[in-house]
Amino acid sequence: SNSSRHRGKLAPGPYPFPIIGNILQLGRKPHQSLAKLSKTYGPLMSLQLGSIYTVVVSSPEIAKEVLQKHDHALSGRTIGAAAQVHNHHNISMAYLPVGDQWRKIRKLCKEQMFSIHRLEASQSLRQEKLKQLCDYVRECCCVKGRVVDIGEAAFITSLNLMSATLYSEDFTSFDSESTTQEWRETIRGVVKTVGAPNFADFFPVLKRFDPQGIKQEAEFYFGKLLDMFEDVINQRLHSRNTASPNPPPKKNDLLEALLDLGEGSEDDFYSCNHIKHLLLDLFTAGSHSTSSTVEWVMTELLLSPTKMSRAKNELRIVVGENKQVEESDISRLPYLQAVIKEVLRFHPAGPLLIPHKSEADVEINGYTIPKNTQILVNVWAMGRQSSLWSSPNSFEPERFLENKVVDFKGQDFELIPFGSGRRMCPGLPLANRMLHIMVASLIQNFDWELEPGTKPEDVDTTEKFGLALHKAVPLKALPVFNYKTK
Ligand code: HEM
Repeated sequence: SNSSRHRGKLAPGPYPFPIIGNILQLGRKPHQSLAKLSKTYGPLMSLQLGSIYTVVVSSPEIAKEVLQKHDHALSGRTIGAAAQVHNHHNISMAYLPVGDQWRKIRKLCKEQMFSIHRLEASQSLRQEKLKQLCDYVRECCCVKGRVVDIGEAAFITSLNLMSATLYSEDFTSFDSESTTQEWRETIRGVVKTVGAPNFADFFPVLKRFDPQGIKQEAEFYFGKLLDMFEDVINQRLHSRNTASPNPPPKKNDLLEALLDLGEGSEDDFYSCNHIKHLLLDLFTAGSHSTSSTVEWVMTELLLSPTKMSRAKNELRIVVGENKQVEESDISRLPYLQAVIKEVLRFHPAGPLLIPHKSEADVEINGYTIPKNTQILVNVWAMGRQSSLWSSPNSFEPERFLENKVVDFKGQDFELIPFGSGRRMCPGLPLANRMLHIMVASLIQNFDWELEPGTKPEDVDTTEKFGLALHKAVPLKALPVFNYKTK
């Protein structure tokens, strides 16, 4: 497959060792190691990861070439062993190559789920889930000194906001009751197996042996989650088909729309099998990315009390003291928006996007990217370049008040936490609402303090690399009474 490589000059990069290539240079935090290497080898850099030839992009100019100018040829996916279980890669929006089937799923999501019309219609369902979050935190307030694990609370809330949006149901509650715990653990399992570096992906001879057991684990968690979604779908089919004198009102959600479209259609596309793989993709792509972003927002605000009060004041002035913040308020909260943008610059949940693959030879800046190259776009590195940002290593939401035009919707290549071009995150419109409204609810209703006994300088802000970039140490924060919690 690499026979075309001799045709052009390859991008520069560190010298590869035999067989392993540059794998050891990735270390435990690949986004950071790669950022460092690109300072030596430039914004388009070659690496040999075992048998996988990889290029790493670390500047907005090259990112634009890759994600905009050549996005047709460069929007394939490399598919690890974990994503191939239960035939997922042949059905999944996240892994299908750019083609008719993929386009059809993207279009469906855009129209049936993430359109303004649909999101407005499902807003009250999400408002209900935010109330549950606030009730939970209030309960923690009442038990003196009980800290909240912000990442976990945001994870549960993200799952609830998504299940409300996709199929109008509660997903999981804050208690540790076994069924809700099971949903959480299963989603975590899927996310973990897809995000874990698997040696078998880099060394084809190992594929059969599954040396780390990742494929086996993926088989289990994917299977379990697919079964759980199948139950959800069957329950809905059952209630749709039960003739009753007073049928319940029709639901206004993605699941209902898909089943309506599938009615009488022979198209495989609306089969239970396809719907459950779609739900799996949406939940695994959307939950940890959103909750870890919320955790970083709260961490940064707790470490900068003046910025925390500025955000709280804005809510007090714009929304008022006696009204709960709603999604429709977001556009009138410029400081909150700047805070979220700044976190997406500083701690992007997908520091290397999701790996792309070239479907043909492409030439960029005089270098050839041969067919079947894996492409990583290091948005983390771009967010921290001093040539692009002043004081890139400090958390300064104010920079986005001065420069209001830079946005993360895929047009400004220095800030692309959701990617850009045809493979860009389809969930952005929902993610955007969830992020703002979750943070706004947490800071409008509560004052927050660090876990008792913790000083700001003790807060560990190191990152843990996985499918989503997490805080290595969970943020535990103490909600305290304010006028609203009484
Ligand atoms: C803070 C929140 C989020 C961030 C930072 C984020 C970021 C990303 C990134 C970087 C990609 C890969 C783009 C590429 O390959 O070039 C992606 C893909 C994707 N995201 Fe998100 N995302 C978020 C939330 C969501 C939500 C809430 C959903 C769904 C409800 C979602 C669904 C997806 C799917 C299905 C894909 C794969 C699309 C494809 O391959 O065609 N994401 N996201």
